[in-house]
Amino acid sequence: MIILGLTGSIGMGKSTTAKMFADFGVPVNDADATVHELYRGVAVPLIGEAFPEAIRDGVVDRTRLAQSVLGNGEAMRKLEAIVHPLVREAEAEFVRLQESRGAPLIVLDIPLLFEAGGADRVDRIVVVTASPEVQRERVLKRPGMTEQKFEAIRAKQMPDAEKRARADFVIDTGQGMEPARQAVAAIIGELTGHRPA
Ligand SMILES: CC(C)(COP(=O)(O)OP(=O)(O)OC[C@H]1O[C@@H](n2cnc3c(N)ncnc32)[C@H](O)[C@@H]1O)[C@@H](O)C(=O)NCCC(=O)NCCS
Ligand SMILES: Nc1ncnc2c1ncn2[C@@H]1O[C@H](COP(=O)(O)OP(=O)(O)OP(=O)(O)O)[C@@H](O)[C@H]1O
Repeated sequence: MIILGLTGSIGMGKSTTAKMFADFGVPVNDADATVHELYRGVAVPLIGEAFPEAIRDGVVDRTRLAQSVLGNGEAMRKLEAIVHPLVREAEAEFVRLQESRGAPLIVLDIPLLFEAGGADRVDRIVVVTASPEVQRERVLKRPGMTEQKFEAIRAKQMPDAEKRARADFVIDTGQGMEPARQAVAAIIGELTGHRPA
């Protein structure tokens, strides 16, 4: 089984590209979706202990949590120390399940693949990219996003050029959906010997 890591900076098109792999039948594990799930369940008491102000109605309120950690290095490290081991556990379970099913190729969608040392857990790496202008425009369109929040997140992430330099495959999502889908199909073809139509 080949484990393909999928990553890219904020707004570069990870989720959209992950869905393309899934639509071609490749099993995908989404680390960000795991975090969303954790914040509604298992992680609530742990986050509540470290960041009581971030708990609302028994779940983690992401907007409040972001206010506590973005731009505050020590708080962010504390949060990551709680969340990342749980994310890795869920991911390892997914890998074991797919291995037992005999999947030839799986995708691990990991936003912080390089930043959090995930590169060691995958065989090959896809980096999604787009121009800085496209990235900025996409991100600032999101509800609740501010220039300040965008900059705080970007400052924490490895520069796009560095990510591209470390990738086995680069997909430019600034060219539209169809070119990206073709790039995904080509990667599946190269890794499995069967290029989907
Ligand atoms: C800071 C939080 C509360 C902000 O939540 P919010 O819903 O507002 O934004 P969202 O999660 O969609 O993140 C927006 C962007 O920030 C990036 N980002 C998230 N966490 C981090 C981080 N620890 N370091 C750098 N970038 C990050 C994401 O990759 C994404 O591109 C949330 O991202 C969080 O809990 N992060 C810590 C867990 C984590 O590291 N998750 C990402 C990898 S699994
Ligand atoms: N190939 C593409 N062609 C056109 N638009 C795209 C393409 N890929 C992504 N987009 C658009 O870019 C925006 C961001 O994409 P997406 O949510 O997949 O990014 P992301 O990398 O998962 O973001 P984040 O890291 O912030 O979670 C979306 O509005 C999406 O529709």
